[in-house]
Amino acid sequence: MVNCFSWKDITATVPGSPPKTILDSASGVLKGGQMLALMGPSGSGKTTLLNILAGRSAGSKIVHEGTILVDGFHCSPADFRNVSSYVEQEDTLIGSLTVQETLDYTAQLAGIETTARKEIVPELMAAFGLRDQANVLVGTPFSKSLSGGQKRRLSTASQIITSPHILFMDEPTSGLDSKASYEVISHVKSIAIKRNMIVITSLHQPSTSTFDLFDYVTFMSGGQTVFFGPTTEIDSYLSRAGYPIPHGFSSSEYTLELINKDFADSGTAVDDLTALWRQKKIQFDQALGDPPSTCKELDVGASSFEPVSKVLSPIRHSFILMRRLMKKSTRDLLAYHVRLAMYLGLAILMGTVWLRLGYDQNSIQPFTNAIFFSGAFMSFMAVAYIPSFIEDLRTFKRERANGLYGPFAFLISNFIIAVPFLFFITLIFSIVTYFMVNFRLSGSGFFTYVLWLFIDLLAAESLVVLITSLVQNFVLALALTAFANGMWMSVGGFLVPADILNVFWYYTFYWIDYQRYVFQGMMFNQFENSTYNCDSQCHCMYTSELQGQCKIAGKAVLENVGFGNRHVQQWIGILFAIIIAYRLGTYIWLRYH
Ligand SMILES: Nc1ncnc2c1ncn2[C@@H]1O[C@H](COP(=O)(O)OP(=O)(O)OP(=O)(O)O)[C@@H](O)[C@H]1O
Repeated sequence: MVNCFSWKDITATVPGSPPKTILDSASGVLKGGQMLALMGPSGSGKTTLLNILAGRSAGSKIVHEGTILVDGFHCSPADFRNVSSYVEQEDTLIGSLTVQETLDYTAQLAGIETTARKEIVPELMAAFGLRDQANVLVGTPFSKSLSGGQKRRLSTASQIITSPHILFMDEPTSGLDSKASYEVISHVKSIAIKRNMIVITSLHQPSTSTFDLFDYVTFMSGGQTVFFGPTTEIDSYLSRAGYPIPHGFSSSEYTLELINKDFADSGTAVDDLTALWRQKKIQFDQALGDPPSTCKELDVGASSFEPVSKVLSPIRHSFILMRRLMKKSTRDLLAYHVRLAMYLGLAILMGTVWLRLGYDQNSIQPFTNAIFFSGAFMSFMAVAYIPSFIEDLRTFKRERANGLYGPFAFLISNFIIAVPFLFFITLIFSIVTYFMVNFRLSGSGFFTYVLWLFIDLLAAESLVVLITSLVQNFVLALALTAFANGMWMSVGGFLVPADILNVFWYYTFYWIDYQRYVFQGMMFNQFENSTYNCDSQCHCMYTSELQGQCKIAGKAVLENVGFGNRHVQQWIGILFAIIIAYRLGTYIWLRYH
């Protein structure tokens, strides 16, 4: 249990000449069960202070210093993650899970035992006013279910389930009306009191009733502290400073207007109040000088709730994540059903365009084109996985930052759940295209076709996972994946034969082009054991040993496109090496970012 959280002289600057001060000597102290609101006009430094206190990155190029103590002691980042949780401004909930499932899976990932979980989940739903929505889906773009306020409450509840001793919330009421804002904060307050939890939240323009729920407030302006103290003292403090609150104004509303330098009529109020706070801060810092004794004097009751949790292995986490993903994949229209429909549509398009090709020489080029098209477009359409993976990635980042699990469990569960689905997609696509196009009629021919397309899709999806993890932005991931797949198509030896491909592409990307190995494998599958009729005058487009019978042996087609020998095992080996390299690259990147 954390009895006391204090920070002293937190200063943040962006180096340069001159350096830009973002936060100047912010200090504060809170006891267990207390709630603090960080308030100030836009750009006053609320988010920066919140992130520094939460042990998160303050922002690129920002350097900060100062002391942060938990019960009077410095805390390692890992220990701090174990005692704290952070509710981000954006809800990163999984739309296709119900309220109850969302909380239950988070509890499982946090290692809370089944019996304890069965008590905690209903208790939290009741505490956050979500009991009636227990079996309601959070909501996807196709089916809106929970309201904004309910989502915010669920996001907060799912951070609280891990029993943090200190909870950070970034503008938890943004986008909510005053009633919904009040509900969110009052639910948090009741839990904070019950569990002796410290809550620190940045806040914009709260209503009076919401503001009154906080025990402490710090007002900031331009990185300077204007006030830190009990919310009940702000009125008298301002009166003593010569700025009594006019009739009809609430204290938070008036203070915010007073300290907003963007308003021309703010006059010298900010400077006066900052100077006043500096004087008061000397006494305040003296009191903060020995936080352990300051905090020990406080009468803090024991937390009423300490869940039974244990540290889980990455394998155990992977199993829980797999169960959660399974549930999501059976419900998430965009992630799986739309993609399945898209591949089916593509298969029907291909099957009708290349409908029932005959086995004469005029069909050789269309067969080759059909093989190229199926491999290349299967890979290209893997971009449709980006929205769903981005959602998973956001959830992972949030849960990881709160110490639930790491990139190994995330990536392995994601891969294992994707495999059967990708196989199913490939099978459906192949059943339609193989027989409609009239590829070589044989069982082994069909299954070899399925195998190549399946590996193709595995590689394409691994590429999507790598690029999306690198850039973590939908539009960029889409553009880069489309570019990469366009490149693999161009340099794979079909559009420009390998022997005339320019040396740069030939000695670099040609050799690591997964689409090239798939194309070669599928070409051998079709042409190695099939024959084609020459024209009615026995003119043959390709010379082969069957010319005397007015036929072309498929092998002659392979030789013509420069495919000498068949090295299927080697190609499959290279493809799996590429898939492993993509996945490993993703792991290493996520591990360190
Ligand atoms: N990485 C950064 N590099 C340079 N300046 C930054 C950086 N991050 C924030 N700032 C600046 O620091 C100041 C404080 O930013 P911060 O986001 O903490 O304010 P805020 O009070 O949370 O604002 P808002 O309410 O608009 O979110 C702003 O002037 C902002 O432009």
